[in-house]
Amino acid sequence: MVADIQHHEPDVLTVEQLSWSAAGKALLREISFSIPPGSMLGLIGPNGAGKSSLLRCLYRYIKAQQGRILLDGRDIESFSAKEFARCVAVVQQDTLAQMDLSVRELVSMGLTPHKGWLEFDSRQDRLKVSAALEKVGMQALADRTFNLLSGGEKQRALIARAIVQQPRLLILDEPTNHLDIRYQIQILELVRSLGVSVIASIHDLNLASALCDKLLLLNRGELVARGAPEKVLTEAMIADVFGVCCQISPHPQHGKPLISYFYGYQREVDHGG
Ligand SMILES: Nc1ncnc2c1ncn2[C@@H]1O[C@H](COP(=O)(O)OP(=O)(O)OP(=O)(O)O)[C@@H](O)[C@H]1O
Repeated sequence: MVADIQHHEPDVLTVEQLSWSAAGKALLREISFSIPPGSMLGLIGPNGAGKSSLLRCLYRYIKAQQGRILLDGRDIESFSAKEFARCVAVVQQDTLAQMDLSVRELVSMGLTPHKGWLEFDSRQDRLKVSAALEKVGMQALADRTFNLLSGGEKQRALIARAIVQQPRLLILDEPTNHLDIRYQIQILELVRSLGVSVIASIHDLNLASALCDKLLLLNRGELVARGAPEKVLTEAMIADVFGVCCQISPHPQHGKPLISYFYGYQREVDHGG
């Protein structure tokens, strides 16, 4: 019998048995998963589940006590800061106040890891920055001061910077926070279309269902489900992890799980439970 040969490209990111504790508490427990090239992974879970902490481990802001994280098969600990910045772009919720930079200057910073010491922006660089600004609908605001933008505009500028960076892996911590519904959809569709491997924490389960290839469901620091949205987003799982009753039906447009939530939780709170 001829073996079934599959051309399987190696995963861009592999996380093996990652555990992280802080203040004497185990906050991430034996997390393992991988991201294939070009795939978009949604990280979901209730408040305090450990989503941001897991992402922080991935972009080396914190170091897990146990386990390994491999980028293209190589331990992320072995990358120099500049090498790592060439490969991994991060869009965080609360980016430090970006001084008095204009949007264009902020987006140009995405080119830095690819440049030599004191190398100036070329015409081609400027075109890359303009193209990224256009992609996120920010060209009209290019000369505005970043700090004075609205939350959604800031978010879009940071995504433009990540686009310019041309990373292997794009890490987004609640990228849709602050965005109106049109931009929530548009930005995630844009990120998806880049062909880059992406991991994004997303609170809106319907958005995660519609736009992610696979989902990781974290609860109290543990990975309780992973796989295609159909597999992860079940009525039982949502009741169990989020404590919310819902009904799941196929979305009328794309057929992925569409969650309709049931209301009426105030009485439980009134009665202390
Ligand atoms: N440095 C730290 N020291 C102690 N506890 C921490 C630290 N960082 C995070 N935690 C705790 O770890 C838990 C997970 O936090 P994390 O921010 O990762 O959750 P999250 O899933 O991103 O939550 P949210 O959806 O509310 O943003 C929380 O209980 C948080 O208080």
